[in-house]
Amino acid sequence: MPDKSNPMDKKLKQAIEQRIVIESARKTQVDTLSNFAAKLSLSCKGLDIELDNRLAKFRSALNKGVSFEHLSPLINDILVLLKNQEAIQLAHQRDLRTSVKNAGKQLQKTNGLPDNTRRTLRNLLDNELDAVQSTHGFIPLLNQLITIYNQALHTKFNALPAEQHTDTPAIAKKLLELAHQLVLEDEAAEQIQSIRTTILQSNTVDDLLAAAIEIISIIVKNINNERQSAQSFLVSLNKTLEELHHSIFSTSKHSESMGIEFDVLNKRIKTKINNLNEQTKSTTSISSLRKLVDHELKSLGEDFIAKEELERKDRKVLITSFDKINNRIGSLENKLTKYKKRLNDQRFKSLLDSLTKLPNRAAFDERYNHEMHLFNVQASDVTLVVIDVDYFKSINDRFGHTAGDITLQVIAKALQKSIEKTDFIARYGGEEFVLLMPGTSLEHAIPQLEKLKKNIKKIPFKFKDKQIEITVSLGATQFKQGDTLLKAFDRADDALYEAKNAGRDRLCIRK
Ligand SMILES: Nc1nc2c(ncn2[C@@H]2O[C@H](COP(=O)(O)OP(=O)(O)OP(=O)(O)O)[C@@H](O)[C@H]2O)c(=O)[nH]1
Repeated sequence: MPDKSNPMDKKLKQAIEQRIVIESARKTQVDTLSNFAAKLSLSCKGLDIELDNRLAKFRSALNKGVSFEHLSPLINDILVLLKNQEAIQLAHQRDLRTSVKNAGKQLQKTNGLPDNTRRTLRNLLDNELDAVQSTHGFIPLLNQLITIYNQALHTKFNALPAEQHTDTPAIAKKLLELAHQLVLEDEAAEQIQSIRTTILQSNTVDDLLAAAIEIISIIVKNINNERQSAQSFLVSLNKTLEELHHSIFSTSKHSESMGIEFDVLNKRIKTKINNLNEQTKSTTSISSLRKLVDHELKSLGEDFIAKEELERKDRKVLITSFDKINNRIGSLENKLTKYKKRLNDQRFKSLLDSLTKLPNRAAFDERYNHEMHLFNVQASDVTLVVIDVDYFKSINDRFGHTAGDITLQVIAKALQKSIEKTDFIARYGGEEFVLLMPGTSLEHAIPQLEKLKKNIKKIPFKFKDKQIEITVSLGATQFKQGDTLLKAFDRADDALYEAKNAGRDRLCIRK
């Protein structure tokens, strides 16, 4: 059926349909544009707050279907901001290139990098770096660089001296302390000294483990020696006592048998004299009397000689036996003296710090106890001082542990020289010393301590051709009524803490 509708209506209908098509096309375009703008703005997000704001406005305007005329100023603003961003990005890129290049060059100087890694690094710096066009392009390069850095750190770590390893200083320190504390003599002392040197120079955990095992074996050997020496002394003592017992027993047995022989002889002599008496009475002629006397005297003479011989033998046996006993006792006494000396030496040595030769903490504890006891009995003045070397760690770090050890020895000597005869100084541990000043009040101690502090500061230390000034901080207190060992020490320690906090190289006191 033909279309009977009005041509105007028709045109209108067509126009409406076209309009719908255009509208929908525009909507699709706007949607695509909004999507694109949203994506773009999200990828730029975070670069610049201002840009973020403009892009957010732009997205919302697009969504609302704002006309192009209204969008135009927004777009212009965004363009200006984007241009700024571009300049900023370029500057960043330049900076990034320079720092990557510098870091890489620094890395090239590291010793011990594997050849492969070194080649990769050279290629990265000479070619790949120049080819990078965007900031994002740096990311894979930076990744590579970080990997190489890791390898370099690993290599470097393994090559570091043991005391600088992050997980080895504690072991090395413990070992050194242990080696310090070992009180051994002669050969063992030399062995320990050489192990100490090994520890100081070692750069691997393996070296430290080997040193630890050596130290343990020396300790075990020395314990065995000590035990053997004690055992040999006891065995010798036992043997001497046995011999003594045996000698006394055999001497008394001998004396017993000698006694019987003497008795027999004496009886014989007595009988003979009696006989002689009786016979003399009954004899009638001189000649028979002479005969009788001759005979009996001869027989008596023989008996006397036998008696004399018996006595001589007896004396000889006794003298030999006493000589033997004497010798035994003499050698036992010798052993006893040596053993006593050994024990005394051990005790003396175990109270001495092997590095500084000052009394050690054990010796200090003993003396401190004694002084506190005296104070509680007679309440005289006693000043207690804790002295700590300032920034000592940096001496070790800059000049090595051996330089640190020497520093401690020199300081110990200077401290010893700076105190009175009646004072008592000890190495408390590490770089800390303690001083007891019996009979000195805190007030009187102050000028002495200030002088001591100056004496240390004046020592002309020189390491690696560098003149170094070393200072100490001091905390002092005086014993007071009601003090315990801990209370007094804590007060001195608090004063030291205050001296450290106030800048070091000073004396602080706590009353
Ligand atoms: N060479 C050597 N160093 C030791 C010895 N005993 C302890 N040390 C070191 O002494 C250092 C003490 O360092 P810290 O306790 O940090 O004190 P410091 O560096 O002196 O700093 P302040 O006390 O705060 O002034 C540590 O590095 C120890 O390893 C030793 O017998 N010989």
